[in-house]
Amino acid sequence: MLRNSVESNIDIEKVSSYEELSKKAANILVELLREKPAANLGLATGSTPVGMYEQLIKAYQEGNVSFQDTHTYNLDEYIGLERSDPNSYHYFMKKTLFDHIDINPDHTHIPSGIAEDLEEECVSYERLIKANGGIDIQILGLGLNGHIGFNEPGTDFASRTHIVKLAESTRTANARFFSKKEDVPKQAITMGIQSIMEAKKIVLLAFGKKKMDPLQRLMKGVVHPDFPASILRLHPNITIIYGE
Ligand SMILES: N[C@@H]1[C@@H](O)[C@H](O)[C@@H](COP(=O)(O)O)O[C@@H]1O
Repeated sequence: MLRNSVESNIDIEKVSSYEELSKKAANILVELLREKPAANLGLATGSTPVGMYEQLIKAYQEGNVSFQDTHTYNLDEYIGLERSDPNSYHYFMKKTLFDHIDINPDHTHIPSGIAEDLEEECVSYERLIKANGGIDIQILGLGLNGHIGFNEPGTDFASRTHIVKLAESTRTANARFFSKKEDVPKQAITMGIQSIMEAKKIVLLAFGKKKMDPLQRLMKGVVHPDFPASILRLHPNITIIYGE
C-alpha cells in the first residue's frame, strides 16, 4: 500500500519539557480511568514512557486514580528472557509501574517470550485482548527506524501478534540497557500493526532531538511498511505528544 498525501486528523501537542510530556500523557490515562475504571490500557516500554509511569504512580499515591479494575496489555517482550531477568519487559513493567500501584497482577498482561509454543502464545495474546473488549488507549513510543512495538520496517500492516527478528539498528539502540550488545536478544514477540491500529485511541510519545526525524517521517512521509509508524496517520483517534 502506497499513499502519498493522506489527510491526517492527528492531534499533535508540542511540549517544552519531558516533564510536561509525561504529565500530559499521564493525565490522558487518569481521565480515562476516572470515566472507565475497568479500561484496558495498552502499555509500552522503552525510556520515553518512564516519566508518564512516574506521574501515574504519583496520581495513585495522591488518591487521584485507582487501577483496581484496570487491565493492561503490553506491546512486546524479548524472546528467551526469563520474567525475572532485569532486561525483560515483564521485569521493567513490574519495577517501573505495577509494584507501585493497586493493580491486580492477574490483570497485567505481557506476551510471554519464554512460552514453550510461541506461535500459540501469539494467537492466545490476540484472543485475550479481543475477549476483554479491546484496548481503550494504546501508548506508543517511536523507534528510530519507525518501529512501533517491535514491528520493524517491512512488517505487514495487516500483522497481528507475531514473532520478529530484531533489526540490528534496534539491537544497537537497545544495547544501552544490557551489559553488552551480544546480550540483546535477536528476536521478540510483539503485537502486530493491525492489533495496534485496532486500539480505540493511540497516544504516541516522542522526546528528544533524535526522535524529530522519525516523527517528521511519520507525519509527512509516505504511508508504507518501510516505515511502520507511518500507518498511524490513518488512525481515526491519535494524539502525538512530542518535544526536544
Ligand atoms: N520495543 C520498544 C518500543 O516499544 C519503544 O517504543 C522503542 C523506543 O524506545 P525509547 O523510548 O527508549 O526511545 O524501544 C523499544 O524498541
